[in-house]
Amino acid sequence: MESTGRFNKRRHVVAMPYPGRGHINPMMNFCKLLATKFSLKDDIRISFVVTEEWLGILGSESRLPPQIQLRSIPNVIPSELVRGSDHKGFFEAVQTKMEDPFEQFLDHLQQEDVPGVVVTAIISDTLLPWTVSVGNKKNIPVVSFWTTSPSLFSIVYHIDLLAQNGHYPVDFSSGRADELIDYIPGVSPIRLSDMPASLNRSNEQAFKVVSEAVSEVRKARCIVFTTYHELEPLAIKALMEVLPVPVYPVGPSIPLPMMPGDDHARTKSIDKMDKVEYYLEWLDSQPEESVMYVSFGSFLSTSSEQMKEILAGLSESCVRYLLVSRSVKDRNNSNEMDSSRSLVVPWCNQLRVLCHSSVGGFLTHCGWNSILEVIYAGVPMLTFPVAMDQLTNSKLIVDHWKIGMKVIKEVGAERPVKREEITSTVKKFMNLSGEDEESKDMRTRAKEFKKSCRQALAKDGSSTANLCNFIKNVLQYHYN
Ligand SMILES: O=c1ccn([C@@H]2O[C@H](COP(=O)(O)OP(=O)(O)O[C@H]3O[C@H](CO)[C@@H](O)[C@H](O)[C@H]3O)[C@@H](O)[C@H]2O)c(=O)[nH]1
Repeated sequence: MESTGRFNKRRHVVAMPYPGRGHINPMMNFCKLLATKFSLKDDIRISFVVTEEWLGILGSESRLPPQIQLRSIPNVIPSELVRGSDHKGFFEAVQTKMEDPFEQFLDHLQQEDVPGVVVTAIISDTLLPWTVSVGNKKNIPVVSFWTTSPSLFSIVYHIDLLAQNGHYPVDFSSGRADELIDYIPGVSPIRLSDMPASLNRSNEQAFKVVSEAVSEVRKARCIVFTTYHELEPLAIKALMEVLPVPVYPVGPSIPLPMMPGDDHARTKSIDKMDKVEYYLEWLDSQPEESVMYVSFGSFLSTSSEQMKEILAGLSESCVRYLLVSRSVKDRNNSNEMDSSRSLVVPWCNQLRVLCHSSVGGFLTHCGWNSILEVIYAGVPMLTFPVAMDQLTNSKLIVDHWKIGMKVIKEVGAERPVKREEITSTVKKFMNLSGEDEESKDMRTRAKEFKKSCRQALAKDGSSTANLCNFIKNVLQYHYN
């Protein structure tokens, strides 16, 4: 069926994210962006597949364009509520239990579709390698979607090089922390201690499974990165050379403004669109760039002992801060906190917070989405990596891009990091003396990164061009 003359068939894309906030968010943002490139009469349909549990969560929070429909498969994996407590078990269940329901869902979908509509592509998280076999079996092209950095992809993809050089599996506590790994294509020399935590012998099995998933990309139609080209040009170039499939960096895949002129700043036009959240009102009452935003992502947390030290360190530093803590149910529970100087919230609209002019720093666990969001906002980071890719991300932020500082300075540093250490680092990072040149430089650079990030998204930017090529080459659609 033709709808505009530019189509030979109507498009139906099935999006299958890994079941976790850090994966669902960027894929949803990408789908929303895709939808904006098609008019309604062009008739693209995007079925966004999540578990029933996630359907409940997303259903109540999303304003979706009409082209995107939330669809579900049964809850065959452990609940999101316990994911953080058994990450390994959760990951294993995702690898083994979701394939069958997904395949049944596809079969059902194809019967349900009106004649002339076919599933044009499956966009699937790279960590769900079984989608590639299902897609290949059904002759549906699979787009692999990678939600962390291209550098990390290159590290995992080159597991053979790591093994040949005696760096996989390896024991991080074996006194080899300072060994330099300087042979991964596109990745600047990096100390063993800055490599992803899963390389450690104790996580050997998990790293192997991830590396098998990554090698399946060779059988996909292409790979989409949530980043933008200028952020890691060497890693992206290296991957373009080694991968047998096209590479499309289309990011940052963040909740971009959908309205012209919406710059995520706190403006009257936005206030009309969204109800004003109390934490934004609180931010309104704080001085420019004075507040430190503190969040450890969507499901991880530090130990309660460490959190106690962080809170004491922040309080001692006298910095203003906005902390996300899932154990806080409402603002009244922020008990003895000095409410004029700090606020604790259970959840917030993170991008809106980061773009608020009162925010001057982000104490972060270095999840990749948080990094892209804060780069877009032009705010520097104080890094506190907890697990997985976060160590490597922290290295990029501090040593490579120089838009952040570390809380944990040395490998094997005493844990928990003590309050005195946190206080002195926070004071320096936020430049509370007003005279810290390193902090000033870092702030200037963060603003330069903001510029290049937004340029990538501009009409003539690299991400826009890559998205256009993706739509043309993979979805076979030519738009102006
Ligand atoms: O109060 C909050 C807290 C978080 N977020 C959002 O939640 C997402 C969190 O994503 P991310 O920063 O990537 O953290 P995780 O949820 O921990 O992400 C997992 O997935 C990422 C992408 O693969 C990895 O980089 C991380 O290490 C891994 O923990 C971001 O979009 C945030 O904007 C909010 O909107 N409000």
